[in-house]
Amino acid sequence: MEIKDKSVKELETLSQEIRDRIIDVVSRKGGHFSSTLGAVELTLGMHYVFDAYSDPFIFDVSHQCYPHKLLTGRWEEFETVRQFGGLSGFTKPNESPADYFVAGHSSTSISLAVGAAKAIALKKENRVPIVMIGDGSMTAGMVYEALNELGDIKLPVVIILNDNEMSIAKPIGAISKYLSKLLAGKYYQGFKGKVDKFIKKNMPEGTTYIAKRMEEALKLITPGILFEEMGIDYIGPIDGHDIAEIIDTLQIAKAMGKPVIVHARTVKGKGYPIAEGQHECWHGVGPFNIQDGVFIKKEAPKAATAVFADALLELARNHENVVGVTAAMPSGTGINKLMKEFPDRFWDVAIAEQHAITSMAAMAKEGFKPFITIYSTFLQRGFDQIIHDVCILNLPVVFAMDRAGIVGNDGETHQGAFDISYLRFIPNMILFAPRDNTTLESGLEFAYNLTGPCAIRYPRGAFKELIYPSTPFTLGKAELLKVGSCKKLFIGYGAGVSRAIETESLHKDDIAIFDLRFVKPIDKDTLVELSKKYNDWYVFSDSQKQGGVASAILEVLNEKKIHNVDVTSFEYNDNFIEHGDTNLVEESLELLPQQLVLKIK
Ligand SMILES: Cc1ncc(C[n+]2csc(CCOP(=O)(O)OP(=O)(O)O)c2C)c(N)n1
Ligand SMILES: CC(=O)[C@@H](O)[C@H](O)COP(=O)(O)O
Ligand SMILES: [Mg+2]
Repeated sequence: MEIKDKSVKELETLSQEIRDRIIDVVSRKGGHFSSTLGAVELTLGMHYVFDAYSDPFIFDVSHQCYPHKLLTGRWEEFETVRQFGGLSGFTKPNESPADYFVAGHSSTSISLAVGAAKAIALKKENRVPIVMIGDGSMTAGMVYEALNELGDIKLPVVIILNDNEMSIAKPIGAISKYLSKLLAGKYYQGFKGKVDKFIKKNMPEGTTYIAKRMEEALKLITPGILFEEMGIDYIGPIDGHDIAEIIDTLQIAKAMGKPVIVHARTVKGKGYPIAEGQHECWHGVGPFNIQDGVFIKKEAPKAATAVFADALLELARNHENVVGVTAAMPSGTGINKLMKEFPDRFWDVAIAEQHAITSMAAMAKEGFKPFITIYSTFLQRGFDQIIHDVCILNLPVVFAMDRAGIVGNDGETHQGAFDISYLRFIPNMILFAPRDNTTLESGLEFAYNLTGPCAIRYPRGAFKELIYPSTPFTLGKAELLKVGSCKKLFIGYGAGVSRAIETESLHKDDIAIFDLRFVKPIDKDTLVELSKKYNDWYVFSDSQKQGGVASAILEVLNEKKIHNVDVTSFEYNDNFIEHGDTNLVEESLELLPQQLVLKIK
């Protein structure tokens, strides 16, 4: 039955069926959990009042889009969510026309809505963009760029602010505090109605003048003053789990024909009591036991993130000028450990990568040693700040890029594929990569002693244990791990070193293995020396081919006029890399050692 024909009771039944489906699948397959459970009724309201096949449905980050997918013909296929070859865990237009845009990085939704609204106005169409954005995503500057223009051009856009008072972790900053204050306030449209009734009933005739004045005054104290002053009407807070109230409010908002924010209070994890409330661990989950909420842990070696966090903790204990930030990923980056022990030196600055970088640049100028810990993919948000605020002044900032390489189930929007390419051409930047846990630890010590900017990259999950002992870093120096008795040379970078070692072990020849260690400054002299003995080089790195490690090597060969060397890159081709279990994705890209060995001449 069409959603629009259902009664509230039937919609409430449907919301339970949606929750049951999400809990069943995510408990077995993993995925984004508590965000999506909290968005069920709001999503139903969107589908009741708007048309997903005409009005642009725009979910911010879109990690909370599972109910939307279940309501748009993907109920059965939801079994495959985030699996290789299956549904994406985020909205994806090529999956369904009901998915208006791709998402995964936060705070793009209102800009998308503004663009869509302009196009709709120009085409004189009767469609209204409807946005769902979380309170955490409201802490990124891009949102205010969009609201600034929207409040000016006043095109019809309805924005549902899904406020569960949580980002991944507890929300940070003044915006979050302001929004929470609003939630504590009375329901605005109800409150305003009560005031009107009171005036009519108790105040003598002719007091409408006073009522009007009161309305003005009310506007002054209206909770949504921040938005109203920007030219965006504010309605709320409403109960984001009360379907009737949601439908009424969205109908009012849609009818207003102008920009409106509907501030909805929701509970993150709603409907699965163990996950309800402010629990960071239920944001993104692996499989768990539904009965008791116990996560089904697979035995895994120590993750690079944990090695990084412990090593940085040591460094911070030994050097009080060490400071650091995360942009709303405290546990994902391990910075939560540092924030706990050094709350006045390590901060979560909310979803604000640009601000994280520039504010830490100032701390570097003041003599501190900042560790800016941001996933490779999210660091893309601060590209100009890296150039403009860190590298031009050659400031001693460390970029700790977690999730470098293929990240797995998050897919295209989250792969850490581009950092070498987008950082290598920036003057003063030093790029290096550890090959295992021990070199990651020593890499932080090395980074601490650098006097300029550097970026260190490490993978999601664990490094492979290597048979070669670790050695400390020397600026611009690579390391020959193993000589070979043939003309081939395997050059590894970062986690690519273990891939080179594994591939060599599968090959019949005795092949030299070389850890490049620095892609900038690259070890030109050693490469020139090696070209005299080896002339068939293979490059192993978890990075984009374009502008990546093999590109850097080819630049050296060209500069040194060396023409007897053939270079083959086993980096990523010029495509976006889909989601799925990392091993399956790498197999699809023919990057597994057993596949690479067949490509060695
Ligand atoms: C630019 C960027 N930085 C960080 C992230 C990681 N991230 C994903 S969801 C999220 C929190 C979003 O909180 P909120 O908008 O309140 O949504 P909720 O999960 O509470 O529904 C963060 C920080 C991201 N997706 N994009
Ligand atoms: C939606 C989002 O951007 C984050 O939740 C991200 O999925 C976290 O990635 P990790 O699971 O690698 O920490
Ligand atoms: Mg939230």
